[in-house]
Amino acid sequence: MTGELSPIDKAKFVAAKRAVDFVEDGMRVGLGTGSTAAWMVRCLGELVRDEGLKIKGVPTSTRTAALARDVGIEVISLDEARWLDVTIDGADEFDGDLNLIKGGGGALLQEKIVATASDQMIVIADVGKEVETLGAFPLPVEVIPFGWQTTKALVEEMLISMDVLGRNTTLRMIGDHPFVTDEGNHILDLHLSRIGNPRQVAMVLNQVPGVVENGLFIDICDTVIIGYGDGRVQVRDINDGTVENGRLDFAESDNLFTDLTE
Ligand SMILES: O=C(CO)[C@H](O)[C@H](O)COP(=O)(O)O
Repeated sequence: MTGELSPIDKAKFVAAKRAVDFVEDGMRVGLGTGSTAAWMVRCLGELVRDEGLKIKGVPTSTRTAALARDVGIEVISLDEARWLDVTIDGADEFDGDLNLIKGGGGALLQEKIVATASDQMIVIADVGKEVETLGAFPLPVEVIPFGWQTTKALVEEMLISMDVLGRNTTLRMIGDHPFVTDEGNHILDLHLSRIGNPRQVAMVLNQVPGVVENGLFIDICDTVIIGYGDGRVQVRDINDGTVENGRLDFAESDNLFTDLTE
């Protein structure tokens, strides 16, 4: 069964599988969005179903909410939870300080709110997401639909003044229509040169009227779990500086793989 997964999916899976070890009975858990986070939600569902794990999940998108319910996780809102023990989510890029670019799946607003409301944020990622300097992945910025072209012009002006505008800024589209987030907003994807000063860029972007939130997650992530296609997993914690290396035995997970790929 494992043979049916590509190396990148195996890498995502092993990171997700290791991450659910951090979830304990009674926890309120932020559930991220994206293909890596979806593996994590399925792994948590296995634990709920087979081992009676009792958790409450706060999803970061309607997609994740539907999947969580599907696999038997009790779903509550952030307002019901108020504060979370841990959030586990994917990322589009992470650097050595565990600063992130997120929002490739368009869920950055809820993801940032949920991660910020958590004692711990764990990012799960395949090794290809690690970068020296953020910015190769286009930076998603959520903007309200009203006057979005003016907002885009103001954002570009700001990026030029900070010397980080690389090519251009594009409105994310789905076919012929602008992508619409769960909050009814649009996404601008900023094609930048490398972001040497992500903290400053994140702060300044949010000053532009019409910008709701940007996909730079600065000082939010505590732990990254990096998966490799051969089953190796590395856990790095930014707070205590620990690095743990391990390996997931695919054979032991065959049942899980069988379930997940059906
Ligand atoms: O930020 C996100 C969604 O808004 C995702 O976590 C990010 O895009 C990574 O996705 P994937 O795990 O599919 O590579």
